[in-house]
Amino acid sequence: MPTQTPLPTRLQSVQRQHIEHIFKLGEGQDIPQLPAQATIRRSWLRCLNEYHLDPTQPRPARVVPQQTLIEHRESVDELLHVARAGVDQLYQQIAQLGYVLLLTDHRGITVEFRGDPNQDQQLRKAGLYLGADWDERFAGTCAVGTCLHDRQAIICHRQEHFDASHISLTCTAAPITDPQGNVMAVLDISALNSPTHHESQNFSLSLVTLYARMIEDAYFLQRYRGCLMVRLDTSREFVHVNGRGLIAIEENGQVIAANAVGRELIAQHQQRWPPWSASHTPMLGELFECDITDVLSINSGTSDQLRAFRARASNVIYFISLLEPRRPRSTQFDKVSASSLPESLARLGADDPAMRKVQKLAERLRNEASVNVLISGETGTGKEVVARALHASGNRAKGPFIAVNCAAIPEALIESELFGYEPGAFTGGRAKGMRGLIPQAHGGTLFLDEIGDMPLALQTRLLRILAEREVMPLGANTPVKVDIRVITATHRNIEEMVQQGEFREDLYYRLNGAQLRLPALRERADKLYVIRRVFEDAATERAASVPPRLRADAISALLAYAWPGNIRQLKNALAFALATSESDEITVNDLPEQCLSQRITHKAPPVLENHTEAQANSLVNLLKQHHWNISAVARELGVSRPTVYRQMQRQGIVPPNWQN
Ligand SMILES: Nc1ncnc2c1ncn2[C@@H]1O[C@H](COP(=O)(O)OP(=O)(O)OP(=O)(O)O)[C@@H](O)[C@H]1O
Repeated sequence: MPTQTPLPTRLQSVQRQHIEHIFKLGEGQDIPQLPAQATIRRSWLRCLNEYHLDPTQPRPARVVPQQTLIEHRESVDELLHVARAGVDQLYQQIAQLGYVLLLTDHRGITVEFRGDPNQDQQLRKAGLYLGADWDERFAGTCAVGTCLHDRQAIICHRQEHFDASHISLTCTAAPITDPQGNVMAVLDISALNSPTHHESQNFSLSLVTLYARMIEDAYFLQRYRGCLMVRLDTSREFVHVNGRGLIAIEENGQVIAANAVGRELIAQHQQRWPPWSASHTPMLGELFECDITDVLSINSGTSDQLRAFRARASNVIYFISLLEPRRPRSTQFDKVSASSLPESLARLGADDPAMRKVQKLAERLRNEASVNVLISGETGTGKEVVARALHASGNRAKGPFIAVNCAAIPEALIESELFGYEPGAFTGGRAKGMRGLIPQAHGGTLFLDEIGDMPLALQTRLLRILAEREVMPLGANTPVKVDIRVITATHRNIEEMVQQGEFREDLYYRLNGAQLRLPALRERADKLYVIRRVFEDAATERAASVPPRLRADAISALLAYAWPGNIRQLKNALAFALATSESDEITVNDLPEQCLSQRITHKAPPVLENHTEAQANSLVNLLKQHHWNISAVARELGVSRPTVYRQMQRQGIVPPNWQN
């Protein structure tokens, strides 16, 4: 603590008295003139003992240089943008009363300011100005600095300030926190001179706190605008207009983030049922007595678009409304655009391990025309789409892409269709002859779909073409040279066909230079991405004036369905919904009935209820399959993440990156 030096004579008597009071507190004396607020007293002591500020040396306001101010403003750019309307509204209400408004960043630098230009000089001198530094370490006890330190709203009225040059000011500040609960800014209203007593500022405190919360929520809504969100309040009437709680969730109900009221609810829950892992965030169904499908259908299933649920920890009833994303979840699409893959390959998937493997391998092979690629996968998984993407991403993109469905061409015609024929080669043929599909693919890609359906005799000829790179059209005497890349696809088990003598082994090895195995839609971790992508494509095709939207309850049902027909079936279901829906919003009721009946049959119970060694092994295998992504395993089993964690704990399964 600085020792009390003789006070400079220029100080007015009220300033001298103020400084003496500070020293008295520092010496441990308690006189009636000392501030009543404990926060102010603690701050004075910090100023003396920690920051070693000398109360006898009032400091002029510090305003940071222009360049530094620009850097501070840039660091809170998004907040400034969101807060602007709130700042203007609040200032309109207080300007007539002689107040100015300051918004500072988390370091106490004033990054936004509203004040009367006629008082410019006085305001600048008092530090009520753009760029002014109100960090407690420099400015001493003050509303902004002490609010930043204590992370709570505060009034700092006249002599409650530490610095004697501030004791005519009255300031009230409230913190603005980010979705993680960190203070990111402070909102302050101040007046140069307020002769009234401390209590007169209580109204300012309510007003500043209210606007700080509104800015905080506007920031939260902006930050999570691409996500599903629930808004909640204990008042049915207020939930739509001013629901105080905001919680962003995944489509399966996993909480992503929450505003202050939402975080308080989570904290209450965690106090009653402590999470066993620090990183565990609850499911909405853990916080409230609710089924996630009831929440997701609020907008389409209830007349006043809200539902009441009881909070499990407090037993309090909350009214919940659902805010649906204005546009598809940015994260998933951003991931795609941020990927280093060529666009056509990047669009194939977002974040699924099996698809990532396909995309990476395709990228490596895209210019390797000599490596024949075999694409395998259940029907409708997108084999042709992948073949086209591989072609479009490579150096043959400008050449033709000729797709041949070997199962669709009658056996008698397959030869002439593939190789072509000369005029008069056979009765019934075109008079001018025909260029075969293989010669048509010259310089580009030949895609042979359903290769397993190619007759054995033709397999032999295909093998020769692949070896010699030339085709002999029917009735011709000289072969035609062909430069083609060959991609084949099958939904059948070719290895088995080879064993049973239905498919030539040598052809199989030649076609299978590399294999891309496509996952079934029900297994994909990026199912939501596929749903949105296919919906967007289908909606674009319809070219409606108002772009249709897929509501949360529909998404939830689509995610839950097993999709035996994979992406083709999904595409058909969405086309059906778009064609038959009477509005531009697709709800669960617009989907074909079969999508609602045949849900994924979970393998959960055998794995998760009994704990035999075999079952522990099957959980480990599943975890490995999903690269220890707990969310993906939970999704596959149709249980919550905590359930998977609990079972791992019970069965002593430790992820490799947690070991040692
Ligand atoms: N990634 C994707 N994005 C959008 N639509 C897709 C995607 N993958 C497949 N589709 C659509 O799904 C349908 C089936 O795709 P495709 O024909 O490529 O599947 P397939 O596996 O070749 O089917 P089959 O085994 O029956 O030949 C097509 O209409 C295609 O447009």
